[in-house]
Amino acid sequence: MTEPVIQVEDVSFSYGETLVLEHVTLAIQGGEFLGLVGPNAGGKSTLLRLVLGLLEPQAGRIRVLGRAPRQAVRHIGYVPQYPSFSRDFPISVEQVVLMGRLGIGRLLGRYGKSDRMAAARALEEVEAADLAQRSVGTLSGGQLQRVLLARALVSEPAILILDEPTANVDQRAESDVFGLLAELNQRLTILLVSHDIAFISEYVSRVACLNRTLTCHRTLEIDGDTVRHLYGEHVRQVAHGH
Ligand SMILES: Nc1ncnc2c1ncn2[C@@H]1O[C@H](COP(=O)(O)OP(=O)(O)OP(=O)(O)O)[C@@H](O)[C@H]1O
Repeated sequence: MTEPVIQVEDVSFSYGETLVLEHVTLAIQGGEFLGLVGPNAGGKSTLLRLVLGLLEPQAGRIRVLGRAPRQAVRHIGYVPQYPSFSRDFPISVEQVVLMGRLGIGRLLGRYGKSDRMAAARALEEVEAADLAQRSVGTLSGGQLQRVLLARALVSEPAILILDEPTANVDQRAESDVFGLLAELNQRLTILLVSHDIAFISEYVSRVACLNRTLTCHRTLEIDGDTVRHLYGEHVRQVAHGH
C-alpha cells in the first residue's frame, strides 16, 4: 500500500489540564473523502489544527504528504468554520480568493496575471465566476461558502480540509456544495468535519468518529447503534438509504 496522504499516529493532545485527544490514530489514503464527525467539544477542530501544523501534539506523530505538517501546509486548501475576515470589510470576492495565493509566497496586494487567472479558474470551478467583482458583504451564506472553497482551491492543493463548511447554509446550498466536493474528490483528497453523520454518509467513503478517542466506520456500516454510541440517546435519527 502507498504511504497515506495524512497519517496521525497515536496522537494525544491537551490544552493545559484538559485532555482533548487520546491515542488517536488515523491514516487517510490519497483520493479518500473522509468525514470526521463527533459531538461538540469532541476534538475535531483540534485535530484539524494539528494536521495543519498550527498546534504540536504532546505525544505521537503526524505526517502530511510524508512531511511534518508545517512543511506540507502549502499543499493543503483549508476552508475554516468561520471566515477569517469581517463580512463588513469592503473587499471583493476576487480579492478574497486571491488571499489563498498568500500561502504560496505571494505578498498581499502584489498579485500577478497568473494569480488572477488562478482566481478566475477557482471561481469558475465552484460556479461562482459571476460573483468576482461583488463585495463579500452582499453574498448569501451559500455563495460565501463557494467563495471560501475557491480561496482554498486557488493554491492548487493536493488536500482539501473543511471545518463544517455548510454550518450556516440552507439544505439546498448544502447539497450543492457536497455535489461540488464529490467532483473535486476526483482529483483531491478531502477531510471534512461535520455534525451531520447521516447527511455526509451519502457522500463520503469513510467516517471517523471522534469523541476524544477515534473510531472509523466504512459508510455502509453506519447505523443507529453507531450514532447512539457516539452522541448518546438524545439525537435526532435521520434515515438514510444504506
Ligand atoms: N485554545 C484553546 N484553549 C483551551 N481549550 C480549548 C482551546 N480550543 C479548544 N479547547 C477545548 O478543547 C475541547 C475540544 O475543542 P474542539 O474545538 O477541538 O472541539 P470540536 O469537536 O471541534 O467542537 P465543535 O463541534 O463544538 O466545533 C473543548 O473542550 C474546547 O473547549
